[in-house]
Amino acid sequence: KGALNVEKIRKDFPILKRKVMGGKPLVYLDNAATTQKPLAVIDAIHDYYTNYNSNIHRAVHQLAEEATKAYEDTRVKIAKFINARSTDEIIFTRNTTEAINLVAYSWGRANIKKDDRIVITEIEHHSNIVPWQILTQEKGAKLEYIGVGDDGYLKMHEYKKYLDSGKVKLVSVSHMSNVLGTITPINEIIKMAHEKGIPVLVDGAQSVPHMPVDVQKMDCEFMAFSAHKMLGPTGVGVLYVKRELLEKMPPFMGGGDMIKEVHKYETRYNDLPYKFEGGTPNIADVIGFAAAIDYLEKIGMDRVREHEIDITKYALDRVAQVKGVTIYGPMNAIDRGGVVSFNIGDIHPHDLATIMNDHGVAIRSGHHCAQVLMERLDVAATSRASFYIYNTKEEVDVFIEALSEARRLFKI
Ligand SMILES: Cc1ncc(COP(=O)(O)O)c(CNc2co[nH]c2=O)c1O
Repeated sequence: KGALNVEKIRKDFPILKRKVMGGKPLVYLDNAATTQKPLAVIDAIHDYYTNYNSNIHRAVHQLAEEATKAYEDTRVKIAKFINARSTDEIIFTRNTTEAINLVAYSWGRANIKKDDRIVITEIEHHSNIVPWQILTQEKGAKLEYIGVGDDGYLKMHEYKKYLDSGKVKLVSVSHMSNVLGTITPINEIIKMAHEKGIPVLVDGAQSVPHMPVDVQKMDCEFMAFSAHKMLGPTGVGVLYVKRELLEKMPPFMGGGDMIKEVHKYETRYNDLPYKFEGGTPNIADVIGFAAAIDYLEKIGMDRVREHEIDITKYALDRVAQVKGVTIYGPMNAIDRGGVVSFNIGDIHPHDLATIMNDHGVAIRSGHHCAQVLMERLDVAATSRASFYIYNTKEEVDVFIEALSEARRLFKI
């Protein structure tokens, strides 16, 4: 299929025509936080509210039929996108955070006992740390952290040590770090856990949008990701759970739609996956998500990944030439996603991001909801540029020019 036609892609994103800061072209490099939306996604949401807005699953009028079909079509598309065995294994949540919390409250509460161990890593996002802190504190269980080296790679010998304790009951790890960009050795992590009969949750928030992900090949028990990080709307996340585990899990949110029959003192729950989808869902944005999946499928995730390796390599090479810069994470673009976190001398990242913004460049500065990692790196915060399908090398050049200007301003 050849390389991405980025200029053609950019025409599908109205926001990229925006001027900011008194007429400068927007250079949007904050894709690890959230991505921009193609017109097809915006139109799909507008079309739903304009032509077939209705609640789903229960009414028998035509609007409800159309809305239900569109909503369930998204579930079919997602199951295919991540190669799940069945749509029954796809649960819609609000975001990755809720998906991970669902596992902690439903599977976790039923399976984690006193003195059990849950293994996570030092590179996790707070949404894959705090739910496990709450659960282990409640159960008198313990969190173990796989450390990360100065090179941005996980210390797998620590992982082996934890598994050898015989006390580990769950492993929950990011597939790709939203700070370092590190792509974790997830297949090895899962293989080692399965040798001990331990289930694995994969936080796919930064990997599903950026590379081909196949849950059957990976053989993970759980996977969580968000629509807004992959051209879709905010307010929609996905939890994938292997059917054999999902069937045994108690419900998370009680209410309408997740039931078959409710009596005064007992309820029969609905079939999978509806047992885990209580209340009126975010119908419009689930429908919008389908348009995002279609868009990515048309490009192909292999080409998305190739584009990001190419632009990340270019960015790494150019950032590394800026005097006084420290780059965090693997320097090999093959071992990381399109996320480049860095600091320049002692310029505070917020000051740096402000200067970048003066140049029309949108990057993120702060702890990136990864304060355990900031402690490990011994920094309060970093600046972070993150790329997607619509970013160009010319935009990286604008980014570098702004970095150099900041360095001159701060006399680094
Ligand atoms: C690895 C990872 N896990 C979980 C989440 C939570 O996703 P949410 O529930 O959709 O918010 C994020 C979001 N990361 C970021 C959100 O803003 N800046 C970020 O880096 C993430 O990067």
